[in-house]
Amino acid sequence: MASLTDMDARLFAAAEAIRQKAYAPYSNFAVGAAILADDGQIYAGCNIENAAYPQGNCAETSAIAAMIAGGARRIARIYVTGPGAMPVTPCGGCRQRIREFADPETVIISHGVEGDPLALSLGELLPHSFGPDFLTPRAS
Ligand SMILES: O=c1ccn([C@H]2C[C@H](O)[C@@H](CO)O2)c(=O)[nH]1
Ligand SMILES: [Zn+2]
Repeated sequence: MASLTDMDARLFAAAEAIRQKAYAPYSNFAVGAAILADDGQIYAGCNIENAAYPQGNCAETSAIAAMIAGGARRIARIYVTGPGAMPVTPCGGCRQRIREFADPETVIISHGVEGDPLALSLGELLPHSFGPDFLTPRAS
């Protein structure tokens, strides 16, 4: 398991601040995510649910959208916070979305705020993953 850094306190604060803005009237499960991007900026997002349930966005997806809109392209670290004591780990779809902009070594911190944070690498959360490198144009 990866260890926590001083930056993680800032990422936790950013994730918690935006979690208060989550729109989650159906699950009542408010989630915040904060990305440290390779430009040194923090980009945050919350979950946004919808009456047509499958159309909801996860917090991680919202944070990636903020990062791209802000002009950054790589995730250096990402922190996810949610209710309860169990670490709020990204769903499968978000692991793949994170994969697009991160490396297997990139650390993802999952935190149910009544419990302890859990720091894992993307490679641990999404082993043997498919990514953009598979689609690099080749000669054959
Ligand atoms: O890592 C996670 C897990 C869940 N959710 C959201 C999706 C849905 O709105 C609610 C309940 O699953 O929490 C996230 O945003 N991120
Ligand atoms: Zn998700």
